[in-house]
Amino acid sequence: MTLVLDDVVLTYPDGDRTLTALDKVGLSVGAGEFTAVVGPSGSGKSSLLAVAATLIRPASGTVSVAGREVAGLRPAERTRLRRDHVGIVFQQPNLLGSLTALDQLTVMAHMAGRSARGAAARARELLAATGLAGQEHKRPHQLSGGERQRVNIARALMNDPEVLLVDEPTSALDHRRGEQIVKLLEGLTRERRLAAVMVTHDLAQLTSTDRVYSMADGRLAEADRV
Ligand SMILES: Nc1ncnc2c1ncn2[C@@H]1O[C@H](COP(=O)(O)OP(=O)(O)OP(=O)(O)O)[C@@H](O)[C@H]1O
Repeated sequence: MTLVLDDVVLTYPDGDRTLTALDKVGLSVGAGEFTAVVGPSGSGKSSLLAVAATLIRPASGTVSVAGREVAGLRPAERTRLRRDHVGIVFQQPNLLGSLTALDQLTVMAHMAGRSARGAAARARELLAATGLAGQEHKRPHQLSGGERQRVNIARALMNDPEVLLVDEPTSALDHRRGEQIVKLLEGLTRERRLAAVMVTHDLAQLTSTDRVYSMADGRLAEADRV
């Protein structure tokens, strides 16, 4: 399994009490598997993604990413694990306003210390794979909301991750564009053998996924398909 969470507990301080955001959560996602997590606001979905992304350390339980257990890693090793093995697609694309689509991607490789020529070729390949061939030199304001989300997805794949974590990718899009984005994520997950977890509110998008989990009050349970 490429991403494994076992018995994960995450708490936040809440006045003089503690709030349990993740309550003994277990989740295993293999290569090429597209998993969805649904649940109401405040149920712990973003916390789950943050723990899986190694951005937050749980109070207890284990997290393993691409075969490496996170708890024993030093901060710099954890950062490297995240950079090299985890792609994160945030809800809002957070693209840099002055950069072209191509540069939004190549800057990732630059930060990872990779060669500029290899980066440009990979960026072009990923923009084509996400349906943006011919749009490489456009800046965010010249792209539609759906196209910006495609750049966001392509950027998350720039460092060739094994794990892809996606937070509400369709919330800013109409139904048809949202459907196209989820289909794109499904195709990329299969072709590139990603272990993908998508948090969504949109139950109509679940037909493309292999497994659906529901989250309530920090507890995760496998759900029947709707
Ligand atoms: N940094 C924080 N400090 C304290 N409490 C937090 C923090 N982040 C989240 N929480 C609380 O933890 C619980 C789970 O929040 P989380 O954001 O993971 O849920 P969610 O399902 O992603 O919600 P949404 O769909 O609204 O983003 C909520 O009660 C939230 O208020």
